[in-house]
Amino acid sequence: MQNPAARTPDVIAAIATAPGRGGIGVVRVSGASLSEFAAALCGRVPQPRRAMFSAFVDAAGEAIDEGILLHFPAPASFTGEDVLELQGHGGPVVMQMLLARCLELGARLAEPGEFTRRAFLNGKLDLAQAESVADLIEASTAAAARSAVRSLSGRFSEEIHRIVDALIDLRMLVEATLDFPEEEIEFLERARAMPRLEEIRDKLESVLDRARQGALLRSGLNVVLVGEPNVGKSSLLNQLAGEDRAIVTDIAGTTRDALRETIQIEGIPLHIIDTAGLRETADTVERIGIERTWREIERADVILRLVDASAAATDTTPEASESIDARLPRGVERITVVNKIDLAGLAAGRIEEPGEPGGRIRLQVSAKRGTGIDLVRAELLRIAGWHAHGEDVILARERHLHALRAALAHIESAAAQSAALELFAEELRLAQESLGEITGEFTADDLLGVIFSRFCIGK
Ligand SMILES: Nc1nc2c(c(=O)[nH]1)N(C=O)[C@@H](CNc1ccc(C(=O)N[C@@H](CCC(=O)O)C(=O)O)cc1)CN2
Ligand SMILES: Nc1nc2c(ncn2[C@@H]2O[C@H](COP(=O)(O)OP(=O)(O)OP(=O)(O)O)[C@@H](O)[C@H]2O)c(=O)[nH]1
Ligand SMILES: [Mg+2]
Repeated sequence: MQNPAARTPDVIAAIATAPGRGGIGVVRVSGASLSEFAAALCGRVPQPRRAMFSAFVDAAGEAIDEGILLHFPAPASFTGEDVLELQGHGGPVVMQMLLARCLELGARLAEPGEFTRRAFLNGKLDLAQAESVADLIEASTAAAARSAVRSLSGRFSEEIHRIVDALIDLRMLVEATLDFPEEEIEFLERARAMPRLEEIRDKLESVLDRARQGALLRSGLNVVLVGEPNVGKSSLLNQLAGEDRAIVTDIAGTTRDALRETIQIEGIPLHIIDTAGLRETADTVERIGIERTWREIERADVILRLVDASAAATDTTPEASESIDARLPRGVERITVVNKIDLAGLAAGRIEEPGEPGGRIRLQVSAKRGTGIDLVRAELLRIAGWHAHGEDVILARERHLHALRAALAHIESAAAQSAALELFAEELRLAQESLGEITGEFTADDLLGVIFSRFCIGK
């Protein structure tokens, strides 16, 4: 990596608090040396890391706002550079004026994530920690937030470091022996190379499992409610959401547009999507709604296929119903929800139909009365594969899962290469490199660009 200081000499500024009105608003500035900057803004140089009440003045010496100024001299700051915080009144206009004043004093607007990027480049955070800053801000459930803050404090990175250390130890042993080919096999036994490799693999598998759970916690699942008009999709959405989100009537074709409602079950965000009932129709608006239903189906992780249990079913024929089923995508989890059991005299329950590969699940519920809804929740959790206990979950991103899987594949190749020490060593090296991508030891600049550009401005 290049010298970061040489690449980031300019002063950056941004409003760090959320847009809109608030009690307090913060403009954050980071750069090489900001004492003069502070003096120009406040008329005096603040003491390091001491809250100073002061007016923030414009070029003519007129107050723009009065507030608290904080100066964190480098390197003891969030970014590792000099940081100034202007804590003013949280109105959008006054914040813009403070920001404009900072630009006038020589700062430029920070790019999204640029403060955190500098913190990473200056070694304040590793890449996994930097990502967890954004994940914490974006967390949509308390469980996700807890997991993000654990990663921010370095727990995920520490686990990766421990595995990397074990790999390095093993590599050193192996490479020390490479010059003595006649001892190879004997060496592997003496050094207990295989049991060590297995230990590493076990640790990696555990991390990967918990990271998979975390990925679930991060982004959740798209659950799409699908069926003919009037089968009770909107009623089921309302039951799952616990409030009347969607319009329910006995008119077939009530729902026109797809409606998305995020709920959580045991901390897992589930995006429930209510859709327009599927049928042949001459109504233009309804037809567009049905096209949207199919688009939602393409993005589904789980399809809840609703059918009407009552004899007075829908105005679609069994053939039409079968043609819907035939069009549903294969690879996606699908559950049949038999609704309106109250009209059919059926009991709530879960029925596993044999025959089909994996078995097809049928849940009997009444969305109107709320019977069997807990079965739907339990089934969604089961499909999500949720089994972790809060504390151990790692709020991983797809990028992390990819690196963990790659590392695991190299460990497995190493295990298969025990007869050829050089290949064994090479696989260990590749595994280490994959893990290094997580913490940012081996990471290309363009990847950093992608990661930090997804942050919000001022972070
Ligand atoms: N007002 C304010 N609140 C904030 C932030 C901030 O920048 N400003 N943060 C921004 O995201 C978060 C806190 N993160 C921070 C991380 C490191 C340092 C810091 O000064 N680090 C120094 C000194 C460490 C110490 O004294 O122990 C360092 O790392 O050397 C400050 C804030 C959340 N709350
Ligand atoms: N008896 C009974 N009626 C139900 C049940 N679930 C839904 N209904 C009724 O069925 C009718 C249609 O329900 P909706 O939830 O609007 O059905 P939908 O599938 O969203 O219909 P569209 O939006 O037209 O596709 C309403 O009158 C509901 O009250 C149930 O479990 N039992
Ligand atoms: Mg509806």
